[in-house]
Amino acid sequence: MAMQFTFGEGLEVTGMLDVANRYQGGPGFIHGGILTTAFDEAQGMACMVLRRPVVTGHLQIDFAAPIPLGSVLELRARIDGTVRRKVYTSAEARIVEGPFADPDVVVATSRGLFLTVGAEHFDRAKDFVDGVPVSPHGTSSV
Ligand SMILES: CCCCCCCCCCCC(=O)SCCNC(=O)CCNC(=O)[C@H](O)C(C)(C)COP(=O)(O)OP(=O)(O)OC[C@H]1O[C@@H](n2cnc3c(N)ncnc32)[C@H](O)[C@@H]1OP(=O)(O)O
Repeated sequence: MAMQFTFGEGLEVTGMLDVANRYQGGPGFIHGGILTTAFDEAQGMACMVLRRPVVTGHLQIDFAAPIPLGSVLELRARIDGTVRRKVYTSAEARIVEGPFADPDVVVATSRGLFLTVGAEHFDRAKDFVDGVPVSPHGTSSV
């Protein structure tokens, strides 16, 4: 997914997503699965501060308002806490440009549980990365 990320103060990560026409769900609006993917990416990126690989264990999205095609979404994500391998994260989305833009209105929220994993988690699938035996892209689609 084509998102641009910046790392701010307080360990918060900001991701920007142009809501392209190919992300359409219902006519004129973003597909919920696309928005879920954007949250997954942003919250996963927030976990990078741990300097250990993580995978998503549980992700819960509240879709508070429809998000139109042509808008620009800002997702702010962070780690709220860790317990052993569990990494609790949260994020909010706001429309900051284009149709319905209002940076004071949260249009969706997410809470996610990530688990730190060892390299062996990805080693099992290394022959399938990008569908080819040896990929130059490693194990992330980002
Ligand atoms: C380089 C650039 C990168 C750039 C970064 C880019 C970010 C990209 C982000 C994308 C990330 C993805 O989409 S990842 C793809 C989607 N996710 C996956 O494929 C994960 C598939 N699931 C699994 O592999 C597994 O279930 C795991 C690893 C999540 C957990 O299995 P496990 O390792 O055996 O852990 P397990 O012992 O069961 O659980 C450990 C602790 O977590 C808790 N726990 C486990 N799962 C859950 C759950 N769903 N809900 C609640 N709690 C859970 C357990 O109760 C336990 O708590 P306690 O006993 O300790 O209290």
